[in-house]
Amino acid sequence: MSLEERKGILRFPKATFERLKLYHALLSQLHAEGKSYVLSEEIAEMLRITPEQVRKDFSFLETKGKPKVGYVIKELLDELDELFGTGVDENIIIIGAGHLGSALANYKGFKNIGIRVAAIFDNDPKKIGTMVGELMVLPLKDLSRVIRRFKVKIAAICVPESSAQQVADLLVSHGVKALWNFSTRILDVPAEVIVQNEDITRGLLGLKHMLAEKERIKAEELNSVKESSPK
Ligand SMILES: NC(=O)c1ccc[n+]([C@@H]2O[C@H](COP(=O)([O-])OP(=O)(O)OC[C@H]3O[C@@H](n4cnc5c(N)ncnc54)[C@H](O)[C@@H]3O)[C@@H](O)[C@H]2O)c1
Repeated sequence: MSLEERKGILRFPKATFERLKLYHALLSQLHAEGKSYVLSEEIAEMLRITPEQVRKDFSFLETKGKPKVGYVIKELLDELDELFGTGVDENIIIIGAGHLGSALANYKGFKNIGIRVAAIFDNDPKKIGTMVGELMVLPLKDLSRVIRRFKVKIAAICVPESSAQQVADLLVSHGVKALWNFSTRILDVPAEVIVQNEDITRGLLGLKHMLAEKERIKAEELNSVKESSPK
């Protein structure tokens, strides 16, 4: 069981919660394409999982599917929107106006999930005062004012590993409740602070492993065909 499940701040098993995010993305796409109903088999095929898994995950939701017709996409989407709070606007801040911080600040997709980047900060005097998209890079001394003014609860940490803990401490001391940590540093924060670690290399490691496994299985199959064929 994950720490979030144990703390009771996650209503579902963590793996289900992760898949619900994928369903949300897929259903948004289908809705935008004008589709009204979807079968668990269709979702399963598109996400490469089993229909049983989809039905099990959806059993945690209020929305129920109908035999042969499937689920009403809009109903599912509304329930997931409420679950993820996409309709509730939340201001976040970004610390570190480097490559990643700037890319996040410029990302237009956050508004679709009710997130607004209120400000971006850096400690490099050469970056402070420059523009990242529509935002001016602010010095850390403005942190307290911005957090109060925009009621910021979430901060993205986009600084090098060596500065991440210091930045986390600073954010927590200013009352930030949730850290979206892009550095590889495992942060030491009070138990009540929520941390989401994002490590894009982990996804790639998974892909590398699966690719190697696929190639191994294929090679084994080829070998067994060779061995069983008449000489
Ligand atoms: N660039 C990517 O694609 C990428 C992808 C995944 C993870 N990351 C991780 O994200 C973090 C940032 O990566 P990047 O490529 O944007 O680095 P970067 O060097 O381009 O930017 C880091 C920024 O943080 C600022 N900074 C350093 N210490 C600070 C402090 N104490 N307070 C405020 N600002 C501070 C620097 O001045 C700089 O502007 C790193 O931990 C990196 O490992 C980056």
